Formats: sequence, C-alpha cells, structure tokens
Amino acid sequence: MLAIEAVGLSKQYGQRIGVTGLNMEVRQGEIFGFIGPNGAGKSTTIRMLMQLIHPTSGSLQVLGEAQDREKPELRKRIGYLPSEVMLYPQMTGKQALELTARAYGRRLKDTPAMNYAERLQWNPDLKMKSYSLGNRKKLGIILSLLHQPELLILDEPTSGLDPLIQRELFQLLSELNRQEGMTIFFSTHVLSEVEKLCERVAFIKEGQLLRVNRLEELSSGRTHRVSVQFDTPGDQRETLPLKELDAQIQFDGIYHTLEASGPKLSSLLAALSGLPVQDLEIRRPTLEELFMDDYRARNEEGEEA
Ligand SMILES: Nc1ncnc2c1ncn2[C@@H]1O[C@H](COP(=O)(O)OP(=O)(O)OP(=O)(O)O)[C@@H](O)[C@H]1O
Repeated sequence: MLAIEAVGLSKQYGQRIGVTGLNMEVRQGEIFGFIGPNGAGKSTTIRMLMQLIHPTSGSLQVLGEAQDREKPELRKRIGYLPSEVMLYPQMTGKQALELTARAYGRRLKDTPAMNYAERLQWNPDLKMKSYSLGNRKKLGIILSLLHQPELLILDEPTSGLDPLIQRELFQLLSELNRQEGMTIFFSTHVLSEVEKLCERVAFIKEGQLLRVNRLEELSSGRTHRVSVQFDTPGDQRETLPLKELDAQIQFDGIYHTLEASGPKLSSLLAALSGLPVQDLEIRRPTLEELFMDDYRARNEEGEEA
C-alpha cells in the first residue's frame, strides 16, 4: 500500500495557481523529502493531504483511503505539524498536551509526549503566549507525534530550532522510522536537511513537481567539479585549450569551473597539469547545484520548445 498517492492533483486559488497536475507516490515506511522555494506549493499540497482545503481537480489517496470526504478515523492515523503553530495563549504547554491526548482518547502519561519533550529540551510549564518561535515549534512536533501516527506530515519542522535540537529531532525521526515503520513526509526549503534524512526527494517549483529522485541517484553521481585559477587573471576560456576539456566551462571572474565524470576526470587533471595553474579545487556538486542544474536544463528546454 502507498502512504500517499496523488494523481493530477491541482489547487487553484481564483486566478492563482497553488499546485497543478501533481503526480506523486510516497511509499509506506519511507522518509520522503518535499523540497521547493517559497511559494512553490508545498503548504498547499500538505493542506490538501490534511483535508484543510480541497483540490480543484485530481485525486488523492492517503493510507489507502480516498481523501474525498471527512474521515475522522483516518485523521487519527496521521500526525501533522503545520508551518505555524497557533494555540490558546493562556494555556500552558502541558495543558495543551493533556487536551490533545484526551482528544485521542488517551492519558498524557500513557503517551511518549513527555519523553519527546525532554529530548527536545522543551519546558511544558510555560504559558503558550510566552513560548518563543522555536518552543512553539517543539510543542507542535510533540503534538504531531503524541498519538503515534502511521504517517507524519511535517511542514518546515526545523525553522526556529537551533542546530543541536535539529540534530536531536532528526535522530528522533529516524528512530521512529526505523523502529516503528513511521512514514515521514518532510517539507522544507532547506536542501541540506533532506540530505541528512530522506531516501527520496520531490522537487516542486511554481506549483509543479519537477522530479522525484532517490538521494543516492543525485549525490552518488560520479561527476566532479574542478575549479581552476590560472596564473594570468581574467577569462582564459578563449586563450587556453579549455573548451576541449569541457564545452560548458563556466567562469565566475576568478575561477574556471569544469565538469568531468568517470575516466574523464583523470584526463582532465592530466591536461590541467600542463597549464599555468595557480589554485585548484575538486569537489562533488552539492544537492543544491544538482537541483538548480535540473531547473536550468528544463527551463532552457522549455524556451527552445
Ligand atoms: N489562501 C491563498 N489564497 C491565494 N493564494 C494562495 C493561498 N495560499 C497559497 N497561495 C498561493 O499559492 C502558491 C503556493 O503557495 P504555498 O503556500 O503552497 O507555497 P509554499 O511552497 O508552502 O511556500 P512557503 O515555503 O513560502 O510556505 C503561492 O503563489 C501562494 O501565493
């Protein structure tokens, strides 16, 4: 069974596109990254997953059930962290947990909530109005996990959390995934976060899903980037035989950057060793660069078409 299956999913806000023609499958038991810049359509997709808004067209199945009408039983199987956590200002954090536990027919002490509170270094005794952004986020995370859902949907879970707490959160999420088989749908605009956690990533931009990749496919490619500065300053692409090494060579004002994969890397380095090199760096492209290359390639294809 798939945890999420969207087919031709679209949401239009009047003239404005939220998402359009989204096809996406999330398997049970995977950690799935949902990446895109601001305004890409991430929250719109998540709100449809949570039935907070309804699609203009297309279909959506969550945990094997069609999202076509109110299904309270299905809601209980899902945990949801919204991008903004808003709660009654006079209530303490602990009271909010107790209230939510009761709504799921449980007692707070029978849930893992206080254990998570400790791990995330969150103080349950303060009034909601006095929590900082990060502390509201922590509460939201604990609330989303309190009923031990099968599917966890997180909308920008790390904003406002300091790096140590982020690390603890990632640790907790991977434990829940490994030990309890929890499916996690993780939405963010920070690419480096998905590198740490997710098996597959979907890239969304301007309401359209660009592609879904296994992280391995993206990051284990054997392509290297070689950035070179020559003794003579300025653009050397016409004066040195560089285009023979990589026709797409880039120049940023100081460094010339060439790409090479597999056996081409050693011939590139051999060729460079005969040139007046002052500085050189070799590295694998980051996920962000791979992602942006894909954007550009597709945009160029679109312009030519
Ligand atoms: N209630 C609304 N009414 C009109 N337009 C909306 C509404 N909500 C979202 N949009 C528009 O839909 C598009 C997608 O927005 P959405 O909030 O889903 O993006 P996002 O990827 O979650 O961005 P962010 O990271 O900034 O939250 C944007 O152009 C946005 O302006």
